[in-house]
Amino acid sequence: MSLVGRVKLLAVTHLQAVRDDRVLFSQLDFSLHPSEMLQIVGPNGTGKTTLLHGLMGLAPLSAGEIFWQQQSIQESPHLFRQNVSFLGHLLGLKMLLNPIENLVFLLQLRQKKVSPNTIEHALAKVGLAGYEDVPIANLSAGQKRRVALARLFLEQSPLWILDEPFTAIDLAGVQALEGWLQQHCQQGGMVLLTTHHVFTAGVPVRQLDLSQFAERS
Ligand SMILES: Nc1ncnc2c1ncn2[C@@H]1O[C@H](COP(=O)(O)OP(=O)(O)OP(=O)(O)O)[C@@H](O)[C@H]1O
Repeated sequence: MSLVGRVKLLAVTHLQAVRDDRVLFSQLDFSLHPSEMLQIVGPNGTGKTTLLHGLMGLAPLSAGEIFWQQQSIQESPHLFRQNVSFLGHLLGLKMLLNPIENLVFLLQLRQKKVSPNTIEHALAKVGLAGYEDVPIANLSAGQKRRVALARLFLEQSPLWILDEPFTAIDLAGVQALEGWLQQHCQQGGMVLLTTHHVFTAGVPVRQLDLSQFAERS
């Protein structure tokens, strides 16, 4: 399904994050338009994960505003949450359930009904055909991440926020994932991600170096 026509805009202004009395970043401004991919880069400990958690309401930000479709997400968090798929370091998968059961459960949390066929198709797309019945505990690290990635195709959110999505993914998978990110943007979607991965030349990705917003002493 094309996402064109229902894509929205993300904008952040004057964001600041403080941890243990240390200002990680401040006066951070950026925006994301339809069809754009923005890669947050910076050395370990700069605050990339903190930024994504702050956007998702999973960690406090000490200053700044976040707007989705010109509306403050602090004031209207539901509109934002309905339109974003977040994939963090913790994949949020239940170890005793199989991939299909996990995805059904995660989609139910978002009040999304998807047929078993569609879920199987998404699992096949991420290379997990034949693993539909295997408990997550018995999958490899890369396979677990692939299950989490399958959620992106099922939720159909315009905005994907991804924290180190290439972790544990093999070479062929990295190439496939680059393609999925590109395809999402070509369909009018948006991707905001942190990764130390170097994209293949030609992949249209804008970079934002978070260390440029570190407090200077
Ligand atoms: N809950 C917390 N309490 C205290 N300090 C924290 C907390 N979460 C993160 N930090 C600190 O904030 C800093 C930024 O952490 P963060 O995980 O955002 O960095 P990052 O840029 O994502 O790093 P990496 O590239 O290693 O993934 C680190 O120094 C970390 O120790």
